[in-house]
Amino acid sequence: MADSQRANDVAAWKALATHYQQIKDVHLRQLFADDPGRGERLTAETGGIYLDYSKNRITDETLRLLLQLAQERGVAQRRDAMFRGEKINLTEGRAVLHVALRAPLGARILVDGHDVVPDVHQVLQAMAAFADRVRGGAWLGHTGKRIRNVVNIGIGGSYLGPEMAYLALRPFSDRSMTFRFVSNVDGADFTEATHDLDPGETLFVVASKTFTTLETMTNAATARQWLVHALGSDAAVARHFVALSTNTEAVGKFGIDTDNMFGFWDWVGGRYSMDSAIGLSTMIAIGRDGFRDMLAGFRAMDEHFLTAPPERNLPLLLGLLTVWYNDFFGAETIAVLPYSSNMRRFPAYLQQLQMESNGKHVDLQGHSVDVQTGPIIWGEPGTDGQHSFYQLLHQGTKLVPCDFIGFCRPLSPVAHQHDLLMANLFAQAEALAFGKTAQELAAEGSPPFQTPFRVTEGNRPSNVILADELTPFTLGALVALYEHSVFTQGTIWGIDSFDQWGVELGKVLAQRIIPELTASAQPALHHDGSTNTLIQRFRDRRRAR
Ligand SMILES: O=P(O)(O)OC[C@H]1O[C@](O)(CO)[C@@H](O)[C@@H]1O
Repeated sequence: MADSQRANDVAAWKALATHYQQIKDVHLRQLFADDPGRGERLTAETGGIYLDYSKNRITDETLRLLLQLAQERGVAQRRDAMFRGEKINLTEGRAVLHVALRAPLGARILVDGHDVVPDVHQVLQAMAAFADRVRGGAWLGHTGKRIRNVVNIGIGGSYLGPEMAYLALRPFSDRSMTFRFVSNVDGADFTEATHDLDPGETLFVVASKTFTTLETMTNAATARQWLVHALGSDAAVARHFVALSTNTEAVGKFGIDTDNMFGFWDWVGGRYSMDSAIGLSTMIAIGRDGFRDMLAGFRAMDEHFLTAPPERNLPLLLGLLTVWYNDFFGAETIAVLPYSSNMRRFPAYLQQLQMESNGKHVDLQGHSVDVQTGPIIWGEPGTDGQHSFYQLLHQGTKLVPCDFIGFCRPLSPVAHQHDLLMANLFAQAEALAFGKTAQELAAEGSPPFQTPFRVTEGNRPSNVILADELTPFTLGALVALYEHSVFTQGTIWGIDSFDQWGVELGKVLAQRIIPELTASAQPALHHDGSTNTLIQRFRDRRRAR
């Protein structure tokens, strides 16, 4: 990719714009009628993850042009640069090496001439030794009780991955232990997470890359007070707090013994960190072997992304399809619909991964982009979503491409319900694609006055990701699939998918407003008229009952 070239300057983008005009009114019914083999052909598979992308509004020509776009935008070169440890996060001058977190011992990845792989494995070993002690009852609390509760305190990437993974992998976790997650600075979050816990049996895992994040530091201080008050001694902190961070100094200042700190590095982005030390709660839940399997899943997808031919490369295809709808069809959102109750936080996890990475308005040269960048990600598990928002997916006026995610084998012992669950997934993808016409309805005896309301146009695209079983390995592979899809999109758009400057302004303004809310004397308010009035109303009424 020529450095200054813009996404829509390259030949493939222009060809796709023309091609879109030819294909935009072609129905998926037609595409399947013309090409009955596409349901088998437009698929790709690796490590037990099967992607059926045949229900997309594409032809072989679309695919050819999308793959050409990837080539012209230098996706493979940038991918290789990322895996080599080059500083592709330009605005922060950092390498982007979440792939090093799952590199096998013996691999060599250099950052500023230093091989980071042994460091990764050293931390993994320390995490495993600690997880063993907690799980085995060798790590005791201050009063000599065994740890039975683990509370992860963190937000954003220091929370969404751990909570999502814990819920996803519940069948593999130690069910005698309780795991909770506190993220919100709303005190209710802490209260709800701890109200029924015995402090003597509770371990707080304070997860923060920077160890400066307002929400996490506030909740950690509250946790500390709660614990010290209950156990009657500051000395209890050493047995009940561990830290996951890159900031040793701040961890020490907080009063956590830095021997009980598990580190990582600035080349791990927060939203790419669930397989770093940030995964300690996951490792305590599923054990060192489960965590190792999860890393193996990540690694399998990394290797696939690196080596699979473009036309069979799952993350590349998923990323290119996202660009296709986002930039050519003008679709603003993507619905992520896991048919798995255990995967219920996966859409929230992907929101940060995708939207914090690709919600950018300037390119790598600092110029305003003139194409649409990251889509809005949302979703809920099926079948729940079907009884909520699917009406709009089927008959609304907006195009919402969907990612359905399902598993061939259930892990729940209530296995007989799994066929019902999966029947719904297949049915929804089918209904979205093919719909039901007025003629079909009439033939079925629909009363004529109802027919227009009952017509479902179809031609609504989806991917179906069908994995064998929701194991740690599968989860790792699925997360890596989306990580590399996000990377692919960001490279096509020419943006920095690894910074997050947009979240800073709100943080700065909140710091200014905090004393205006807490001051007992009336502060002078110098905001806009709306903000001043809101602050004043809050001050006047917060103590009123
Ligand atoms: O792990 P930390 O440093 O507490 O940051 C938490 C989250 O805050 C953010 O910086 C956004 O505010 C995310 O990128 C990050 O995952």
